[in-house]
Amino acid sequence: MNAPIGPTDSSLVPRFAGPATFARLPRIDQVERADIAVVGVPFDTGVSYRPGARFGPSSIREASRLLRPYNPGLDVSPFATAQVVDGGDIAVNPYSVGDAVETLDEASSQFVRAGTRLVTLGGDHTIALPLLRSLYRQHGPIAMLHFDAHLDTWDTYFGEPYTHGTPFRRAVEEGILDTEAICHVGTRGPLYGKRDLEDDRRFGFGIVTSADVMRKGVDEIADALRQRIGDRPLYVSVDIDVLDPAHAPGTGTPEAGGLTSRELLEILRGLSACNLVGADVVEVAPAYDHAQITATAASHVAYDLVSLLALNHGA
Ligand SMILES: N=C(N)NCCCC(=O)O
Ligand SMILES: [Zn+2]
Ligand SMILES: [Zn+2]
Repeated sequence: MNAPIGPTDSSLVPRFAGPATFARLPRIDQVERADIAVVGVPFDTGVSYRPGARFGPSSIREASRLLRPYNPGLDVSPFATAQVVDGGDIAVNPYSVGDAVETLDEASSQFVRAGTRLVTLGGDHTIALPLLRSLYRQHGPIAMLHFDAHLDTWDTYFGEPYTHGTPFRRAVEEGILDTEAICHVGTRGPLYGKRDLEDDRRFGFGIVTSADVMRKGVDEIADALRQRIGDRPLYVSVDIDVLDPAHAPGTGTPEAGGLTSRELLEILRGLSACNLVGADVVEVAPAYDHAQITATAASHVAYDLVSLLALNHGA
């Protein structure tokens, strides 16, 4: 097989020149095969508070110009290990959540069937449900680590089942998650009532709160998560609001007391032995960002997720 086509060399072409693909990677139409694709889903019709995550993918791509090809945290050159591409944006209906969910499921399924693993840039958290549906059809029930300030297992908003606060209740109801191996990480902040936690526990979720991460430290947390997941097919969903607003102000529903970007990246790196089959980074809303703080964090998180997939691809 031909060696992967890598990103544009930033020592030959200034990294601030030209249109931004993720990490300056080739577009999918410029390669013959794609092992891993970073795709955008510019969709925020599912939000309950501040809108603007539809501009997340372009802001993350812009901030990703500075990424370099070797990842010392995981000792891997992801773009040399696998053919990684920018798969462009999946254009979904901004006026109909139901239609958007269908379209995204179909588009994701095409990648899954072709054997291309996705790191999806949101968009709001609604998009995790169709992404999980498409993976379930390929792999069966999926283990999931959900990095988020929020549970996102609420039932409905205004009677609507598909919103950014409800994807994982739907996923459990549909049987597409492996409920032996699902866990939230980084939760905090006020809830509607104690019942939220009782429901969530009944669905099978474990909870590692933001305070747990602070008290126990990243190594102990990553060890415990790895044990819970084993070698099951794993999806990692990262709502950027898992980070403290100091590390990620550009998001729609910020909560005080969150993870640092260092903690998040280190926990992710602790998952290198896991069988990652897909991932997302959602809820980046650049209108509330400053100096690309949030987009920079998101671009590094996406880079580490790509690196985990590349390690898996090489294995
Ligand atoms: N998924 C995110 N970011 N937020 C969910 C918040 C739901 C609420 O407004 O209660
Ligand atoms: Zn959230
Ligand atoms: Zn969320």
